[in-house]
Amino acid sequence: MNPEATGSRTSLHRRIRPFRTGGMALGGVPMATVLYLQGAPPGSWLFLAFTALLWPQLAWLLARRSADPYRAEIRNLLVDSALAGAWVPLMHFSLLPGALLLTLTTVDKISTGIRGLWLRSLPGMLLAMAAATLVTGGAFDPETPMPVILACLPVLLIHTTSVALGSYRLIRKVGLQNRELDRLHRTDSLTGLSGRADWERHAAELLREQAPGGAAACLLLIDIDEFKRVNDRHGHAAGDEVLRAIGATVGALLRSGDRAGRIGGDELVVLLPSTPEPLAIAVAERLRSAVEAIRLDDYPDVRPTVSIGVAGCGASSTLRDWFNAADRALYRAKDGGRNRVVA
Ligand SMILES: Nc1nc2c(ncn2[C@@H]2O[C@H](COP(=O)(O)OP(=O)(O)OP(=O)(O)O)[C@@H](O)[C@H]2O)c(=O)[nH]1
Repeated sequence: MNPEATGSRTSLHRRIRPFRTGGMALGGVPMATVLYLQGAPPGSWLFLAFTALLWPQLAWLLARRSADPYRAEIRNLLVDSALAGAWVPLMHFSLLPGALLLTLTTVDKISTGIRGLWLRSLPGMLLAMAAATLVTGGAFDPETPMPVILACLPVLLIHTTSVALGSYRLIRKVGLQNRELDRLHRTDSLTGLSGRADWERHAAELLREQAPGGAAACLLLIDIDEFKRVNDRHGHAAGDEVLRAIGATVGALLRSGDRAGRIGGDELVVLLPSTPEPLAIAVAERLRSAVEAIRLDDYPDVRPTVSIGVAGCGASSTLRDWFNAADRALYRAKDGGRNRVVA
């Protein structure tokens, strides 16, 4: 799991709780097997009950009642490592469960996503290991009998699988969030059309790929007529509503290969690939009359119209030239009385 990356700091202890409860209980199985084979004294069994059953509940209570649950949970995680360290000598350095315990507690620290936590856990782990070695008088029996190997298997399989599942979920979540960020970056939030940068990149690409002799692409530059007056008379919210409605109308009328964008306050653009100018003019005329028919439920007095400049890319070597040609046509449309298409 990656508690820091998957949620807020305040819920770290809540997210770790099931993993600690399950992990300690599962880890208790090989420990109990070793103690049984060693004929361990009651004190070791009591310590096992504390580690495997009591500590997870105590850790939860300590974090929950703390004024700073996140810091309390970090302390709990360090205690987890110290407990694992103490259990290595208590199991007389039985090789497989000892190595498993130290590795898994360290992996748990790394997968919290908290920078350097695993390093911070090492001194406590080593100190607890030294103290427990003194208690056991340095008893050393590294051989791992078959029953202990078998008892290690569930914790090995379940822990590894759950860490892999956690990473899988995290990677998917990050992937989805990246896609969403990319979409937000490319889209104009008000109209749902392409944003300026995305649209310009697409237009420049189209211009570069324009096949010599092929049907030229056309550019429609659309400007809302007297939009300032809509804002001044009915408020900015009404202006936004007009922009949204025109954006939806433009988006709905285009073919799948066409690309519409909003490049400024009340200016929209449409790219029509492989479209002869007469056809582009017809598309623009259809857009113009569709906008003229827009009625807004909340602002029945608002009757938006648009002026549209049309330019084929044939004579333009740069996007700027192409855009200027459409802008000149738009200027003539405005000059000619607005609510019209000029090529
Ligand atoms: N509601 C709203 N208004 C905006 C937004 N962006 C720009 N505007 C307004 O759009 C208006 C554009 O006005 P002008 O460029 O002067 O042009 P116009 O009033 O449309 O006049 P003509 O283009 O000559 O027909 C300005 O009042 C801007 O404040 C926006 O996101 N929402």
